[in-house]
Parts: sequence; structure tokens; C-alpha cells
Amino acid sequence: MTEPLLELRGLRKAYGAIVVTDDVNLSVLPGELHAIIGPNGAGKTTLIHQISGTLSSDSGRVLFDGEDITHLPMHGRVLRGLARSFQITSILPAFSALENVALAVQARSGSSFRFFGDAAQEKALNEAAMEYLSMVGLAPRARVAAGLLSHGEKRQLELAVGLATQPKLLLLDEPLAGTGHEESLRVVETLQRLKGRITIVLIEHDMDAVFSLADRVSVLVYGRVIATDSPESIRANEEVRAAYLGEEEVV
Ligand SMILES: Nc1ncnc2c1ncn2[C@@H]1O[C@H](COP(=O)(O)OP(=O)(O)OP(=O)(O)O)[C@@H](O)[C@H]1O
Repeated sequence: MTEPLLELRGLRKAYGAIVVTDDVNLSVLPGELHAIIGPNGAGKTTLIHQISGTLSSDSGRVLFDGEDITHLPMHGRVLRGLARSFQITSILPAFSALENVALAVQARSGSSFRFFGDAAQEKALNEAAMEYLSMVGLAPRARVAAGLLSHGEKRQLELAVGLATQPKLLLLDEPLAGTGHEESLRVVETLQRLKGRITIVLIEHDMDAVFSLADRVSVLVYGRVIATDSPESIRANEEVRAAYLGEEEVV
């Protein structure tokens, strides 16, 4: 059997009497796009914080790539390849899209580009950066200042910068939030392109996007995972449908 890249075992977080995540067990396989959905207030954001290390858990374990990272702070997890996009990323608006990604390539590769002369170094960095921009479909906008990109394009750029740090797993917390229809199609298309190349954990409210992108879906209700399955089986799951009654039209 394939070993999970990320495994949550009995994770729990409570604020006083409010138990927000409760005995969460979840496995993310290498290469899969695993979506976590749930009604408002189910604990999704809290869980993402527990995975990325910005919030410590009361109990339970987080295993990543064969290592117990339960007590590692966020930066330790990022160094091991567990990256949260839109958190690790700060876009510099006056720099071009290409320069933003080139900086991330350079930060990741440390001194390995220093063997080149200045001009050759710049060329190599730009070529590497261009590859990441192509991966997210932003190559035609490489020379545009990041601040002038549309909202959806900025999201694409953030993904390119995230990818340039070469994570093993990318945590995406509502990448479609605040995007209009056209823009969200653009971001979904980008995620479609990345799917299979990198392991992704996606938290997203847009169910059309979730069901078109995910390999597997986990459903969180009142802090507990009530089901993990293929999108088709989740759609047909009575317990899941019941959990969403009264919510937006979902499954
Ligand atoms: N720091 C905190 N102190 C007290 N309660 C909290 C805290 N953070 C979150 N909660 C509570 O935990 C519950 C789950 O919150 P969380 O934001 O994780 O849910 P969510 O599934 O991401 O919700 P949404 O889909 O609305 O973003 C909510 O009832 C919230 O009020």
C-alpha cells in the first residue's frame, strides 16, 4: 500500500469548552488532490492551522513524509516541504511576475546559482522562474509588475512562487475566495494543470470547483471527519447531504 505523505492522527483543538477539531484522522496520499469541505464553522480553518503549524494541537499527531512533525513550528514544516500558499507568499507589487518568482527560486536554491557569473546567473534564474510561470499559465504576463495583475492572476502568481520553493505538499486555503466567475475559472484551470504534479490539500467553499478537482474529499462536521471518499461517493453520501441541509446548495 502507498504510504500517506501527510497523516493526521486523532488531532484535537478546543477553546475552553468549545471543541473545534475532535479526533481528526485523515491521510493524504502522494500526488493526490485532497479536498476538505464542511459547513461553516466546521473547523476547516483551524485544522489547516494545525497542519501548517501556526496553531498547536491539544492532542493527536501530525506525520509528514515519514516524520512526526507534531511539535515542529511552522518554519520547520515549511523547510520539510509542507507549504501553505497565500501564507508563505508575499508578492512584491513593484517587481515583475518573473522577478517575484526568480526571488523565490533563488531563496530556495541557496548558493547553487552562485557558480554562474552574474549575467549567466540571472539568465538561469529567469529560465527557472519562467518554467514555474508556465506551469500556472502566467508566462505571457511575466514582465508585468505584480501590482498590476488582476486578482486571479495574483493568485496564479502566488501559486508559482509557492511552487518555486519546491514543496512536497501545498496547503491551499480557499484559493477562490474573492474571485469573480472568470477569475475563478482561471484559478481552477491552474489547479487542474498542477494536479498530479504535486500533492495538494484544498479547502474550498466552491463545490463545483471541489468536485471537479478533487481525487478524494474529506467532510468535516462539528470538528470531526464524517467521510473520506471519491467525489461521486461523497455526493451520494446521505450523512454528508444531511450535514449540509440548510447550507448553500452543495452536494
Ligand atoms: N480563537 C478562537 N477562540 C474561540 N473559538 C474559536 C477560535 N477560532 C475558531 N473558533 C470557533 O471554532 C469554530 C470553527 O471555526 P473555523 O474557522 O475553524 O471553521 P471553518 O470551518 O473554517 O469555518 P468557515 O467555513 O466559516 O470559514 C467556530 O465556531 C469558531 O467560532
